[in-house]
Amino acid sequence: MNVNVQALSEREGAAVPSQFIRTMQEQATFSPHDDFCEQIPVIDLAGLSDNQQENTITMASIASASEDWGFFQVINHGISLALVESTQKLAKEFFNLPLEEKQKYAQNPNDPIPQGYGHGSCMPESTILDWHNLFLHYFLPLSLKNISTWPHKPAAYRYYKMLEIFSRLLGLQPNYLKEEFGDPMLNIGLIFYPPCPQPELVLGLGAHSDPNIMSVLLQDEIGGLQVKKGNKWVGVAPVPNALVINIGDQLQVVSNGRFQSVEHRVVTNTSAARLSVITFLHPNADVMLGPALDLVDASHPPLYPTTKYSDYRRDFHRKGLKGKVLVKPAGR
Ligand SMILES: O=C(O)CCC(=O)C(=O)O
Ligand SMILES: [Fe+2]
Repeated sequence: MNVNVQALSEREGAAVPSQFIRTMQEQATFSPHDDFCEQIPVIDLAGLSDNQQENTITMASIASASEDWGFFQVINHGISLALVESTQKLAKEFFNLPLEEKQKYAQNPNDPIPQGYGHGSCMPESTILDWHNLFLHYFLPLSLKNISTWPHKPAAYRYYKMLEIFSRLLGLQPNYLKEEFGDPMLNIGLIFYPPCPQPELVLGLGAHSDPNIMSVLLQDEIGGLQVKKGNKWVGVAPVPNALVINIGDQLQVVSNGRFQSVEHRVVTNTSAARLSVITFLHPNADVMLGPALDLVDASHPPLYPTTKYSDYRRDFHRKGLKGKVLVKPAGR
């Protein structure tokens, strides 16, 4: 049973439906939501450091919290406030959507492992219902990670938003690129660039354009990513909390040269290591990709051949990072 508890809570003055009412014994144990217990431990994980003494103390407090309470809070856990806040904001936006939208992701109670929107009490009819709604995702094992159960709205939930934006910008149907690229592949690279005694002699990463649809880069504060603009290499400034998005070759191909996958490279420096975390969005390996037919006519002939993505990628890896070798720069 999928119960819209949110809607129930919005019915002004209405009594709680009977299926939610707890037994008298349970009601007798009620205590208000802001009645807090000060003793539940709060542990500073910064203490898990190289300092032996601090480390020992912190480990001991985790042990005793686990033994005595089975519950504790942690601070300095390493997850940024910004990430925490943006996750909370996104989740609230989802729950504030109209029911019809949320129901598109309704859990299937017959699914042995239900995912999606619903109500925690997919339980026998007689169970007293809980007063909540939820959205459930699985991430591990990877075989259970089913992106088709993830919401389309709010848009930030999915990468596909960018594909929708690109489709619209090209004057194509909003779903065009998503459909064209098929069931995508997503991979993440962590790249560490150590300092180099002679940075002028090396490249952290040779010049190339990305063979995929697009890449999203979280760079650190060091800098070193350079983009080819005309005949010049220009640096991409690190901006706190920003993500760098770059167009890949397949967007150039499908857009028939309207979008450019630009050559880029990474230079190192003598003093500071640099770390990049980069997410690559690829088309499905089996799809055939060429200029979108709607973008081709007598005055806009196709600029690129149609190629199977797995073949394109294989050639990319065979050639190595040697500039923009597979598709010529878009003509501008
Ligand atoms: O580390 C960077 O800034 C860029 C990495 C990159 O271009 C790539 O892995 O394709
Ligand atoms: Fe790249």
